[in-house]
Amino acid sequence: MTGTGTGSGLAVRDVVVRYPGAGRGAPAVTAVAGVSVDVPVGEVLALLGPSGCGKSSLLRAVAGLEPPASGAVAWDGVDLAAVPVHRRGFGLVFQDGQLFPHRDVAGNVAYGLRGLPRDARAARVAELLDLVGLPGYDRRPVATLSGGERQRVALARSLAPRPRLLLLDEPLSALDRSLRERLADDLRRALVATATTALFVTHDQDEAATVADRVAVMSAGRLLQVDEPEALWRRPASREVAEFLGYRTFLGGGAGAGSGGGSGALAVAAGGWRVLGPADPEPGPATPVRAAVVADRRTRRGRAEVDAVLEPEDVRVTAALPAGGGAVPEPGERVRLAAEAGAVAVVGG
Ligand SMILES: Nc1ncnc2c1ncn2[C@@H]1O[C@H](COP(=O)(O)OP(=O)(O)OP(=O)(O)O)[C@@H](O)[C@H]1O
Repeated sequence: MTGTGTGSGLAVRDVVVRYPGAGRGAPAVTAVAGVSVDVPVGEVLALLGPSGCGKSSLLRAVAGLEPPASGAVAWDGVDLAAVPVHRRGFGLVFQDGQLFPHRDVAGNVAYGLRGLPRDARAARVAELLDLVGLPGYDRRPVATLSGGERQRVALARSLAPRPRLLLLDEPLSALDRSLRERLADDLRRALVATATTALFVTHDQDEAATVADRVAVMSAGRLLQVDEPEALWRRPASREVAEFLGYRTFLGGGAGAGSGGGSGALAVAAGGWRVLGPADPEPGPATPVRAAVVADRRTRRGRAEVDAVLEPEDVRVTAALPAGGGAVPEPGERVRLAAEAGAVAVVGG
């Protein structure tokens, strides 16, 4: 929780969003297939899911840009069906910022502050530019800004009128990875500092965990799980959620070699295995250990690793050699693998 507001915030109930089919007689597309979720005042909720799962459509329904085919969107218990976009008191930030090209930075940030006296407006613009890490940028033409700076200005502009809910649709996804990571941290800080309630759409798991208090995982128009990041990564509700979060190997919890992953299965993240050396201590009970037969070996980023087939699951995994090296096992050799404790989850636990 980032704030201390008193209202109940956003309530989404059984929302369905449909689009007409592309051609004559083409069936309608159901982008959101009955979603219910709450965003209490002061919370940042991430909507996380693969491309096309309906995240933007749900966000647009909340904004009032897309009328739901059925269901309801309410703020503090008041239904918003009859409230147009500009009367909802919500802010919007999109992937490409959509700055006004003919205004300078200050002119963009001040856009939503037209009712304020000049001095108060200037003070608020300076405060917001400080908040997003662009002090002194007031008079810069927006055409001279980098992609990251543009998104910072877009964030400052949307926060300036103190929206009761901020809707962010993939605001960082046009930026390169290292910039995205830095901006995700800064975005989190800005939302917390302003106690802003927010709904943040992303397809990036790490970004969701960095920015949000809770993460809602979406697939094919439905929510699969809503949880705090720690709980989500430690206890994904299903194999589908676990796979989306980056878990690759499923041990137990289902029928058939390698096809487990049902309730109670252990899931191990990609890159989560290491070869146990003879001198390594026996891992604790929460850490799966498996015998495996080496199938291949290689060096990645200067470190040796092997592909090995787990017994009895008969699934192939990649495992790193212990730091400091030693002999790299040959194909056909039997080894023991341990999953890193931080890379293991319990599915549906
Ligand atoms: N205006 C539209 N008309 C018809 N179909 C649409 C429209 N907008 C979205 N869709 C379809 O609805 C589904 C959900 O799209 P949506 O953009 O909500 O997903 P998303 O999870 O935000 O994806 P992305 O991350 O790629 O933006 C997709 O099948 C998409 O093709």
